[in-house]
Amino acid sequence: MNLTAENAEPSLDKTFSSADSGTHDRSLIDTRKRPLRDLRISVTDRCNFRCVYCMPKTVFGRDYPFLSRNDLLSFEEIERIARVFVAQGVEKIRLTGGEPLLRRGLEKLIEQLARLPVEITLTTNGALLAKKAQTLKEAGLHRITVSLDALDDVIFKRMNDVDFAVSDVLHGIEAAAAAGLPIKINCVVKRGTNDSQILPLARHFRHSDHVLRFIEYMDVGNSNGWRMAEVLPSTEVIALIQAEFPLEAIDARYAGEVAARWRYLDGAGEIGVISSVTQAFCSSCTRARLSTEGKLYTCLFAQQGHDVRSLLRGDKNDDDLSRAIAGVWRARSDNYSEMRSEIRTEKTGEIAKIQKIEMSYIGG
Ligand SMILES: Nc1nc2c(ncn2[C@@H]2O[C@H](COP(=O)(O)OP(=O)(O)OP(=O)(O)O)[C@@H](O)[C@H]2O)c(=O)[nH]1
Ligand SMILES: C[S@@+](CC[C@H](N)C(=O)[O-])C[C@H]1O[C@@H](n2cnc3c(N)ncnc32)[C@H](O)[C@@H]1O
Ligand code: SF4
Ligand code: SF4
Repeated sequence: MNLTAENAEPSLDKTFSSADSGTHDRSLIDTRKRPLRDLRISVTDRCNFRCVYCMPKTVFGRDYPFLSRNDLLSFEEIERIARVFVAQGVEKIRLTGGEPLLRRGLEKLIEQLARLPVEITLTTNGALLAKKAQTLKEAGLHRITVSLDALDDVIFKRMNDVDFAVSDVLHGIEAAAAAGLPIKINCVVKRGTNDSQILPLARHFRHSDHVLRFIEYMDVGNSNGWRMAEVLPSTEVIALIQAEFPLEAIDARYAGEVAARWRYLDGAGEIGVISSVTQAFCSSCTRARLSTEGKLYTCLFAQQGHDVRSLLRGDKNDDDLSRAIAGVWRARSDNYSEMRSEIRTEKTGEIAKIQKIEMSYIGG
């Protein structure tokens, strides 16, 4: 990753003047030969949790500089840009945030997006899911991912710093299952904070049909005070579970899947590990990200986004939007996770101070 180039203000307008033929090109390839397949849309930067690895209270207190309503992309704008992305090859759209269930009328957006020939999925902290699961399913949501970092309320509080209880999230998961939504459970593992929960979570979700995935704690944003010492490598997670429940590795479901899949040998289901720190998967990264205020990011760790909102609110037509997206994707060379070890300072092991977008703006 060229940090200097990333620091420069990107101009989407420039891409209109490039000799770009691909208006509806379904095989957009970046400079590392990676296709565009996956669009993640952050629908709000607000959240009812204050997870210590994402949006810690201790850094800014409760006064995060949230966007105003007019800054957010409207549902019509999101639907329009999503349609353009789908024409460019996107096969999966994930709604995220912030906490997406806080966006008022979200089911209307899902209804609009579900008309597109793509899979629609959503990542949520689950606290409001018990109330909303059935409506989300009826609106056309295909599946759901629920974050859950602990089964023990004290540890849950330590990770998520919120007054909800584990039972609220578990009820949300039950409601999603009752509504017929396929479910994945995401657990961020922070060494020394919730690693004691790996086995209880594994035991709890065996035989449930829900795929539990453990995620290495990442250095996203600038506020979580990330240290390598708090990353528990996925190899250790697998070894821990393997000692109680024998596992075998299984093939990825699709090219570029971020989770490595394992199945219980006794037939109790599967789990996954997402090793973004210790085994970077940038070489197969097919994901574009649209932030809450309509900036297009080609990497979770990007320092700058490309302003799509001003194009949507200006006089550009869909072909112009297509060309702009194509230009950004073709120029893409991101590989932050592969470069992470090079930008960690030798002395402290910490990440050099570069300005990165917060996870709650860009979504996970
Ligand atoms: N570094 C990095 N981490 C990622 C990327 N995509 C996902 N992750 C991490 O993996 C976590 C889980 O990803 P999900 O949002 O569940 O997406 P997914 O695994 O692609 O979803 P599926 O469609 O269910 O396979 C995210 O919250 C991030 O922590 C990526 O492109 N780069
Ligand atoms: C930013 S959240 C947004 C959606 C929703 N609020 C939730 O928590 O599921 C999306 C995902 O990012 C993950 N995430 C946030 N910060 C992370 C970090 N520092 N390292 C790894 N994953 C992280 C969360 O665990 C969650 O699964
Ligand atoms: S991980 Fe999700 S729930 Fe936790 S603070 Fe970030 S956006 Fe909110
Ligand atoms: S670090 Fe950036 S390029 Fe690498 S996998 Fe994550 S989002 Fe993709």
